[in-house]
Amino acid sequence: MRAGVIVAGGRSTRFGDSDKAVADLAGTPMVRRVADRLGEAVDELVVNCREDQVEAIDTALSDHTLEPTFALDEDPDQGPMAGIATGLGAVDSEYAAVVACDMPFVDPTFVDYLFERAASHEAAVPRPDEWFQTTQAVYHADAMHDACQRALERGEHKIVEPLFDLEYVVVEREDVLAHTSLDTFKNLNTREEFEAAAERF
Ligand SMILES: Nc1nc2c(ncn2[C@@H]2O[C@H](COP(=O)(O)OP(=O)(O)OP(=O)(O)O)[C@@H](O)[C@H]2O)c(=O)[nH]1
Ligand SMILES: [Mg+2]
Repeated sequence: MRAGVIVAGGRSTRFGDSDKAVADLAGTPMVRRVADRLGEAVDELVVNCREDQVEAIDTALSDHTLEPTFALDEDPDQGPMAGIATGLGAVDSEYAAVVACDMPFVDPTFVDYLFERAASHEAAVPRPDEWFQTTQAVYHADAMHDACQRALERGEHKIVEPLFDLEYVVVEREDVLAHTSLDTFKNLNTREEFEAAAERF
């Protein structure tokens, strides 16, 4: 059993006065595109967001075959890493692929590969350039959940912080490019980025 966790609890400030998670992207809410693609690689889906987002996201995901469940931030606005912890705390599977709600080109075959790389480790995290792609990575759900909690208890909100408390595999650029293109990590933040991306569907 493999889980997918979609992290969607951000405020979309660069996007404007509406939630980018459910914003229309070439006729489909962005979070639905992520759920459909990630759903090809997993057996269960959990969406992390705030309470006030549930109605709109639930509508966007209606009739999804995996019947996504919600893991709500008790304490909102604590950053993506807190959202990852909340989402991972709600999965039934041993391993989970975490994907941000703003990565509509996420490649399910690459997610499959990340699950393979994570096996018998606590995480597989891509590093296609100088940055770790922690919001498109596979984690041992309990191990990462606990590492996030420990980081938050230290007052640390940086998204890479829990990694240094885990036994993790780095998926280097060469391995990324052997399995997918860098589009899988493309995240959309502004209206301009939405408009440019919409032309590609
Ligand atoms: N649960 C939770 N998720 C978050 C939080 N901040 C960001 N995220 C999520 O993390 C991912 C990447 O974050 P950003 O691209 O910065 O999204 P954002 O914060 O909504 O947008 P900006 O306000 O423009 O930074 C997205 O999937 C967000 O939904 C947070 O405080 N809590
Ligand atoms: Mg942000």
